[in-house]
Amino acid sequence: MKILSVTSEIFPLIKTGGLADVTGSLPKALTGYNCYTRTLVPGYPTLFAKLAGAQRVHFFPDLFGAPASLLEARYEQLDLLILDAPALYNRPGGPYLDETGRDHVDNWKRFAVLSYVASAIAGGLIRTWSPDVVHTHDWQTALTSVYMKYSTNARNVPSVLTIHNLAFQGQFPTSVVSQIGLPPEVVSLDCLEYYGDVSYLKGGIRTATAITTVSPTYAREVISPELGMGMAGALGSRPRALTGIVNGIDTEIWNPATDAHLPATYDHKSIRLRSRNRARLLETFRLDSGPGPIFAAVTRLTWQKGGDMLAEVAEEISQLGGRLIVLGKGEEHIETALLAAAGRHPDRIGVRIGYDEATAHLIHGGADVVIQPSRFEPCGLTQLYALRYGAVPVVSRTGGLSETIIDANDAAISARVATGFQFHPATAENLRLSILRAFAAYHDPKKWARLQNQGMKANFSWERSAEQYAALYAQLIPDRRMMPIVPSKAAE
Ligand SMILES: Nc1ncnc2c1ncn2[C@@H]1O[C@H](COP(=O)(O)OP(=O)(O)O[C@H]2O[C@H](CO)[C@@H](O)[C@H](O)[C@H]2O)[C@@H](O)[C@H]1O
Repeated sequence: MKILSVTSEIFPLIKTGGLADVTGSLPKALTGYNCYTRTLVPGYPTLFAKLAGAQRVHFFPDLFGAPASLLEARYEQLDLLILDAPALYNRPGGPYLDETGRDHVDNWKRFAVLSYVASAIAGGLIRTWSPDVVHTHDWQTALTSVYMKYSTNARNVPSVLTIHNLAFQGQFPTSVVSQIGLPPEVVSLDCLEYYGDVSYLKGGIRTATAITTVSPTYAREVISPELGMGMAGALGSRPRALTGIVNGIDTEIWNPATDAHLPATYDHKSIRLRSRNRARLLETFRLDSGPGPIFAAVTRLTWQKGGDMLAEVAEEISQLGGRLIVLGKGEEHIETALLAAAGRHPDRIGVRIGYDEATAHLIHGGADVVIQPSRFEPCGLTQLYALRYGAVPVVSRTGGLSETIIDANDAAISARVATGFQFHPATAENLRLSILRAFAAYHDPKKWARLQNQGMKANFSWERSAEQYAALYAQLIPDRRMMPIVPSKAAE
């Protein structure tokens, strides 16, 4: 099967969060199920800085007001189509924010054009290659299926929309519609109209052939009033189209046995070698090197991720003889609170405001506990990286966190299945209680070793989930429906 994946970010070329991890690793896993993916991404300057030898496959003399090219290139195992539209993407800042941290003012256009080009590819723009299925991700590419629906050269290609985070909805005034080549009737309740505005995500929810979320639990949560974020009705109206497929992780990139970012590589049999990473981690954050567990978080510092709760428990972790390390950036008041805590206990609390892939790996390879107190979490990847690296996760029981971590209650410990600590609901007080449980377990070396060992043995590679995506794609293509999904040689 030929899949066109459409995304605003892809690891290792451009990443702001978990979306890039998924779009960068799923295509590799899918090859094991006879699915061959080409990924359409915007031509950001950071992307071109890493790529060489891109070839033009199509030229648009006037793509919504400016010339643009569609290029193709390979990067490691990724087969890329790049929309080189300098008027939209060649500028300072990140994929979504300008240099001052504000949304690019024309995001409504930047991602509409990307989606338009994806629909054109689905319609046969590239003569030598047309997809059997189009797979879009989040609001930035959700308009693709809207364009496909209203396109004159549609080939009836089925589409899958994956929702990685319902909180980001691509909401703009209705006036943008006349400027992005869509007919006025899309501003209706059964398409883009959303509380007097338009929402690109809602357009995708209404028009994609299938919708997935990144865990089965989140698929149930998004149709509830609490976590539906205003989309519960739209999603609830398509119950047969909506499923959840839990994310996998790239086990080559996140492998403690080969990770070049670690001073000492290890596996579950040589876990004692972690102590060298622990020492390097404490040194990096200039923390006191005495005994006691290291708690850590690698996260966006936002309300969703419970960044404020980290600041609330920092003092107590330090008083109980632990260390707290936080790597992240986000809301200013959370950054300020964490930095203030670090200022009061510079030898016990280390905070780095920023984004740094190498330090993220070192944290997973050296910390004892990884905390993720999310108020909602569609899937979550850091807890999966933590498991693989022998750091014990402390997580709130929501979304993907609830189904990927098994709480260390007495029964689960004796059954040798426990992998971490869960709390519910996500409050600072409940987080504090879980941290006390983690301290107690840490001081029981046998129990701790068992938790680490069980976590490291848990399998969150992509295989099972890639198979589910492949089965979903096949189900959407009429003449493939009856064919079994068998792993190809590459997966064996
Ligand atoms: N300061 C920093 N420095 C270095 N690395 C950092 C970092 N801050 C975050 N990261 C990295 O960014 C990624 C974050 O992924 P998550 O899945 O935890 O959350 P995110 O909310 O971005 O993703 C959304 O999409 C993903 C993918 O579907 C879902 O798992 C998730 O629930 C959903 O919210 C991880 O790879 C993490 O290591």
